[in-house]
Amino acid sequence: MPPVIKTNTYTKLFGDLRAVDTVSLSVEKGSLFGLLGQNGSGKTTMIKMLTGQMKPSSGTAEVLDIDPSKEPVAVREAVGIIPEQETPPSFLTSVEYLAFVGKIRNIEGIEEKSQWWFEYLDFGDKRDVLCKDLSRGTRQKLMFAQAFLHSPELALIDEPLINLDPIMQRKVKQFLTDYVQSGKTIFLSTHILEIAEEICTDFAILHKGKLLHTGTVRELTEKNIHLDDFFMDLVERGNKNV
Ligand SMILES: Nc1ncnc2c1ncn2[C@@H]1O[C@H](COP(=O)(O)OP(=O)(O)OP(=O)(O)O)[C@@H](O)[C@H]1O
Repeated sequence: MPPVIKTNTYTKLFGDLRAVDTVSLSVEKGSLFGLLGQNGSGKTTMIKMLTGQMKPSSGTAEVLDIDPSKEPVAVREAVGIIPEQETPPSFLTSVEYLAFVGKIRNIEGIEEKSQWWFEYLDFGDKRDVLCKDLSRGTRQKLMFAQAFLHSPELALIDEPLINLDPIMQRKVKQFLTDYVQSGKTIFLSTHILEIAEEICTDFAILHKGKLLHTGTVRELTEKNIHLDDFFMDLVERGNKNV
């Protein structure tokens, strides 16, 4: 089966800065793939390029067989996206925002689907509140719901858990785990290594734009190595080599 995401020497330059530097990676269907890295390591830039929000300086990518730099709209239609730190439009209520996404994405039964999310993430009491008046965590719940409303084959989600309380984090982690078990794929960017270790099947470590490692979480567990120790070690060695 072809990979769901494949990049080949994917590179993004901002002036002299190599934000993403010749990254070649593959993401298999059914994986919960964690893109890990320190602040500024290039994770968000990767997601922006893979979702057609930004063109690479060089290199290629295929996302669900679509080249995001040539067909940015097609890729965004196909996938679910939670952009980093993005908030829903201030002038719509929660329920209006989900209806709006439903319209753009041509989703049938949007009322019931929205209701499912309000109940699942326990924010039905905020359905008629303007997004500008929602707490950060509730906005994040809403962004989470909009990304999965059309049950995409692939969701690219940038730090989706950061503002959620522990109970909601647990629910979201369970949702993501079940989602990939149903054969769909998640590409998750995070620097919270405990979460990655708990739910990811596969991971890649980016450091100053370069790919330092890709592998499975199971390989580490079998060797009794914690992901955070592995990460620190690799980044320390990466720093010495720069
Ligand atoms: N539009 C831009 N113009 C110039 N530099 C940029 C731009 N976007 C990102 N960068 C730089 O590219 C590098 C990678 O940024 P990116 O946001 O991809 O990192 P990140 O791994 O997502 O970081 P964080 O975990 O802090 O969100 C950083 O040095 C950042 O300052």
